[in-house]
Amino acid sequence: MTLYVHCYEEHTHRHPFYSLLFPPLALHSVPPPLCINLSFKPNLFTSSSSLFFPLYKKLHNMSHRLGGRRKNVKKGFQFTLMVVGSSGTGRTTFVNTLCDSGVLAKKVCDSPEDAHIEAGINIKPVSVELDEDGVRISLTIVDTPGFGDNIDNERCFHEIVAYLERQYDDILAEESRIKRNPRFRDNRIHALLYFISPTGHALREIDIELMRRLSPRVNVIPVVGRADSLTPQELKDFKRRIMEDIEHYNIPIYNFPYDVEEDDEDTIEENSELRALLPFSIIGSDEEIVVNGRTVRGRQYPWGAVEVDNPQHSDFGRLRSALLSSHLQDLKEITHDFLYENYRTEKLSRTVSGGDQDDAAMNVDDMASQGVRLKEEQLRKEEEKLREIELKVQREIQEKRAELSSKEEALRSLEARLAQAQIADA
Ligand SMILES: Nc1nc2c(ncn2[C@@H]2O[C@H](COP(=O)(O)OP(=O)(O)OP(=O)(O)O)[C@@H](O)[C@H]2O)c(=O)[nH]1
Repeated sequence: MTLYVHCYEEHTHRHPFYSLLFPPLALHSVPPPLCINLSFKPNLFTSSSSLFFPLYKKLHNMSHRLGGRRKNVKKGFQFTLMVVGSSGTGRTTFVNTLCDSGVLAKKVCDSPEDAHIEAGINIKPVSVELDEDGVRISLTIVDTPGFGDNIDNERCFHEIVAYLERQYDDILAEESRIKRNPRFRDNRIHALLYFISPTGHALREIDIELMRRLSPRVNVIPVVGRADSLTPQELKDFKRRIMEDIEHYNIPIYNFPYDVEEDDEDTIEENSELRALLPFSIIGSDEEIVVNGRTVRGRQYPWGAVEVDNPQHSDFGRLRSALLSSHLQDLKEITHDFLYENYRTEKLSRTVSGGDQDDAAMNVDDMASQGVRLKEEQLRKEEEKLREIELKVQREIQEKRAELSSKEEALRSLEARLAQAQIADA
């Protein structure tokens, strides 16, 4: 039992959700609830040795992942980032600054005649290839223009959640196939950057609602867009109030999780530094300016300049390297091992009618064998059909043979008659 608990502790306890679900984090003494992941439930396995199966599976997955990581360095990494925020918070400029190219088109301003029309949200993925210190990254950006522009934004929430869940459903369907599609593309969102308007006050209701609804499905990282709109002191206070709100409302954002007992010192230091920067203050610009003889990406004002890549001015550089380098793998692993697993468990439990978690687990088991039975039935029917076709073809061949031999017989008698006629003529 202890073995079983430890085998998936690694990923579950480090996620911010864990601390919300199981305070006060008695991580090393109390086992986490077994209902987190139905596929790992011991009661699904009957023999005593099968209790080791989850451990084996986890170790296998881990070694597979480590092997995969080495392979990935050569092949490159695939990463999907969603950007959400009200219009004008600097999403488009951020994405173009991140990729150092015009990946997203700038919005053409609404004409006054159409300004009242609520266009709704438009979720659109764009792919771009990046080279990070020799490592190829296939980055997919999923932009969400139109979010927060309506009087009632309920539909926007629904559409984003539905999009996130659709990607999980695709994986779930792919996993249950007998024959996997080698060209299947995993489009799950690994991180969501939520752009908070630089109001200088605190979180608005829409911010709280969005982060609260999306955090169970995706790693949410809050950022303050257009951070140069605030003075350094205003920005510091604003960031503090945002984090107080996040804590107050128990929003499980991605907070660069670490474990003081298990992680090494470097990881702890790096993660706690990044955590202290939350929410990241972002300055975006697709223009280059000259500052003290240096050409840098930044924004020029009559009173001075702000530099995108200067850590004194903006957290852009730290966020970029966390997303595309240091924390890319962690974000992907949490997406797969925790967020997707939870979704999968919820979805399968929901599919089962009624019952508590234990019943649900049994039913999930039943469902699996029912699925196998259905497949067997289908195969049997297909075999029957094939046998029928074979018999039909054999019957047709026999008929043709009989027809052919009767025609041969007729031909022979015709030839005999011809020969007799020739003899008679002679
Ligand atoms: N001061 C400042 N302005 C910015 C920054 N980033 C973008 N802007 C400006 O803010 C305006 C809106 O920026 P966008 O990047 O288009 O914002 P968006 O969130 O994509 O908005 P929509 O395209 O309407 O959805 C533009 O005029 C940008 O030049 C920033 O970091 N600081």
